[in-house]
Amino acid sequence: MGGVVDYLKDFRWLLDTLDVGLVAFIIYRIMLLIKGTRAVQMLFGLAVILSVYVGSQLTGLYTLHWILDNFLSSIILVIVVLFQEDIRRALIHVGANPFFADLSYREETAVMSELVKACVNMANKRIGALIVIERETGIKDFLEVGVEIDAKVASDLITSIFLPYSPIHDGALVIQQGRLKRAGCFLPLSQNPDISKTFGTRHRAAIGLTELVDAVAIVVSEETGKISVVVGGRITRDLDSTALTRVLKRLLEPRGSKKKAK
Ligand SMILES: Nc1ncnc2c1ncn2[C@@H]1O[C@H](COP(=O)(O)OP(=O)(O)OP(=O)(O)O)[C@@H](O)[C@H]1O
Repeated sequence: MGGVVDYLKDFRWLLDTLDVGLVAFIIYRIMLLIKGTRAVQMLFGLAVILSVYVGSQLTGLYTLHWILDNFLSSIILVIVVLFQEDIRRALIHVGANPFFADLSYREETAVMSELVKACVNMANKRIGALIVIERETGIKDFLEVGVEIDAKVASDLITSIFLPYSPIHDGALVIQQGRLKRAGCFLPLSQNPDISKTFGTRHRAAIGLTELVDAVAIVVSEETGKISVVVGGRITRDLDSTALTRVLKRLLEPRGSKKKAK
């Protein structure tokens, strides 16, 4: 063991590179995880307090410095309390793609085909729909109202949720970890002035949410019967069943997935 440590010491530069690389990667993953959540504002608030602390030390504002010194001495506790939800989420999600985290290859394929079937069916019947699929970044903070459901992804259930006389047909249906989790959720509308005037609020809601987080939104237009996929605020329109399957596979399959059909 000692021999290995001595040997590695000869490659200090390699260890330093690895060290810096790992820390950069961890910070990047943390940023990705909290991007678009309230944790970003809290982090910003903490950064402001830290700057005031350093400023008070440099300028000799002793009372302010003393107060902040006492506050910051329990910073670990403050961070754990403030970010408890994010920390819990991070630990659950380490090394996993939330959408398909616990699903086998066969289950993934079934979820995808049920989704496509539902969208094509609704498009043919001109039933308007908005389905949001959470990926790495949590979207909970952006969902207003809505009803919790927690059900298997099934084409008939999705269609019946969006039937005009269903009490939860308005708003978005949310899929998290391969399950239907909430329906009737209202999303932030995009404020982008460049969006075509032909898009109404359903499409604007899909664009608005995906501008903030990495979720994928599927929109079925009630007016035209066309299916669109929105990701990163960009919309791909007029998809048929084959194109929709291809796009969803590309966007939702865990990167570098090694799952094989069982
Ligand atoms: N903020 C929102 N979040 C989620 N869904 C919304 C939101 N605002 C409106 N919707 C949904 O969009 C529906 C209205 O769609 P509207 O006709 O305005 O949009 P559209 O983009 O033209 O869609 P379509 O092509 O289906 O008509 C509402 O009934 C509601 O279900």
